Amino acid sequence: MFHTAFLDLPALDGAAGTVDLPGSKSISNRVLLLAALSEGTTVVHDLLASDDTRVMLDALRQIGCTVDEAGSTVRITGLGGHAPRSPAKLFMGNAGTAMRPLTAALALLGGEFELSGVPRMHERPIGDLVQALRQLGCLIDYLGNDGYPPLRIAHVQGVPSLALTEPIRVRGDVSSQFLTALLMALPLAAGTQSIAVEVVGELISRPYIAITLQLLERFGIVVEHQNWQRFTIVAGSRYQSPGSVHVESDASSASYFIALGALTTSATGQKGIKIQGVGLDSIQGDIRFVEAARAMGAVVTGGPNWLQVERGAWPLKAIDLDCNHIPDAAMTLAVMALYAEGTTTLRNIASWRVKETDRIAAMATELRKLGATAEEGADYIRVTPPANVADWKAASIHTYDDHRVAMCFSLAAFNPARLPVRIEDPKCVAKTFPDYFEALFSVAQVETSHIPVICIDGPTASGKGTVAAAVAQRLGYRFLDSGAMYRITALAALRAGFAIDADHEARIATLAQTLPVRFEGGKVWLGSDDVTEAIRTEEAGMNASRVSALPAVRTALVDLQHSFQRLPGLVADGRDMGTVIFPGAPLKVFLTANAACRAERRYKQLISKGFPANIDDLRADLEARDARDTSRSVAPLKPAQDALVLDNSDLTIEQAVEKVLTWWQERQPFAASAQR
Ligand SMILES: O=C(O)C1=C[C@@H](OP(=O)(O)O)[C@@H](O)[C@H](O)C1
Ligand SMILES: C=C(OP(=O)(O)O)C(=O)O
Repeated sequence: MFHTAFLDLPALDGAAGTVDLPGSKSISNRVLLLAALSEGTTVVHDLLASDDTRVMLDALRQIGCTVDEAGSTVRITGLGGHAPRSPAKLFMGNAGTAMRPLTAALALLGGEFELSGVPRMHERPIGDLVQALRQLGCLIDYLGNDGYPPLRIAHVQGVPSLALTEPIRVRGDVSSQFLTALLMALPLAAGTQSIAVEVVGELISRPYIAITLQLLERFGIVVEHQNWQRFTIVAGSRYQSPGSVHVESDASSASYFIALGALTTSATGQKGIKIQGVGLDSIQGDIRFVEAARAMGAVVTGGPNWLQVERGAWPLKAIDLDCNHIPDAAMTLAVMALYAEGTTTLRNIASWRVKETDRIAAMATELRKLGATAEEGADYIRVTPPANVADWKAASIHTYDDHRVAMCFSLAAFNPARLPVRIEDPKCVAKTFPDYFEALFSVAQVETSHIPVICIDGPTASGKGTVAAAVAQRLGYRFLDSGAMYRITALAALRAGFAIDADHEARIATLAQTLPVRFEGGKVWLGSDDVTEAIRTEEAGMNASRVSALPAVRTALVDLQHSFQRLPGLVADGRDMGTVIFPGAPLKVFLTANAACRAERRYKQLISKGFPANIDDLRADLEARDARDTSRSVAPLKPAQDALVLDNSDLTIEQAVEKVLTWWQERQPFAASAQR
């Protein structure tokens, strides 16, 4: 996941390949709650791991369920008729699928609970659900504003006697989650009598009710319904764990990759995007996004657990669609509309206004930033793409802590004007798809020379490694510590059983070309081994110098270093990054500091690690090394012609990092104010 303030996506050329998508949020949170209410243990396979499921799992533990997590398999032992542990304060984040159903379930289980969430959750309505529960006789207080979380369920003395003879009336036109919540909770009270629920007003997002009914059935509960208006939970209902449940991949998350397949072609001749984990027979309503994508021109085929998407009509065809049945995936259509001929209208989406943010306003605002014309109404959005290629603008997309805004606007990186797109606060995707951008990069294609590289070269102990790593971290870019390459190669060669000599030169070179090296979190990784310490020994230094004398290895390492230039970008630190390895880099920094200052830094570093050191000797060594480095005939240490020199003798690390970031920012087409 990218924890950076923003993530810059360079203009992307195409996409092809296969993606495995994470589990469905709607299925995951329903299954977790149903398992918690059941008797017995449920093993849930392929559960979504994200913020929304995290808050549900934490809450279930707090109320006394046993939850064992092993990767994506989670075992839950339900309450099975026992009272939940109470009192408890439960934090629901911004998960509607946790907040609403848990409120109803806890009200019917008895006990004292406070349910709260992030500030936006406290602006998302729950009044219709609370009103329905109060109708039954439940005691629920608002702790903030009437009609909104946080709230308190005050069943200290157990569940009060409930008024179950009359149908329970609940509004269906604000969120279907109120009805889902009642349908999941009421079986707890339907032991001896049937319970009816009547929907008042139009029922929106109806396919989500279908998911609820399907999953209830898996847990032994039969709900009959008349025309989706009146629902009856049959008397004698009792939650029974099905033993194990498999969660299919998220159909709403699939929408971004279906769109990607519809938008892009591949330079390598590979055809389209294959999505694994969800297929045309999905129980999730958002699978009907496929129909909308097809209407816009996508060619989609699929089987039970997979989808294959290729570009068909191009440009895409504009559509005019009632999107009430696919409220989440429909946001993706608004961005696909940028690539359509004509104006696309998405209707009947009033619920967008009470989700993670006011999504109609957010989408319209951000689409306009890209140069599109967007018109919004109370329950619709109308999008006309930029008239000409030259009308596209490089935009910094504000994401409003809304995962779907972040994910769908990433698709703007395929714009014909070849402009980069900045996604602010990319970590908001954690709500349902923490590794979204990694998944996107795994299939996105871009000519290597278009992937940004920042080179930070400089003499020894100038602080370039620290500064470069920090810059990479701030931008979410990859990091290459080229100075460590020979050490790592030597270590890998010895581990592979090769002596470091001319006889093994070819084999070491082959090995070097594809070394699985990563620099992450201040550590150096060789495959899954942390070799940070192992490459810093004196012996490793000597081996590195022997390996560097082998010309074929030097050549192989150039290829290896080039291979670090991958999405979303690279910060490379070394001595010849800007001059030799990445001569086309758009920003080259030559980081220096005077010898006295560098000697002092090295001295402090050594002393802090418990090594003896003498500052005068260190300084003399550094000066001698500088003289050697700058005068040697092969790749002498010197700033690239177009490098910016940064003397950081009098700067803190943070100041040096800021300086480099400012230079980088000045080269971006986004507004300067958008940097943080
Ligand atoms: O029940 C569910 O799992 C959901 C229902 C929908 O909400 P509304 O019913 O509020 O439209 C949807 O937007 C949400 O992401 C998940
Ligand atoms: C509306 C959404 O979430 P929630 O489940 O919190 O309602 C969503 O995921 O788009």
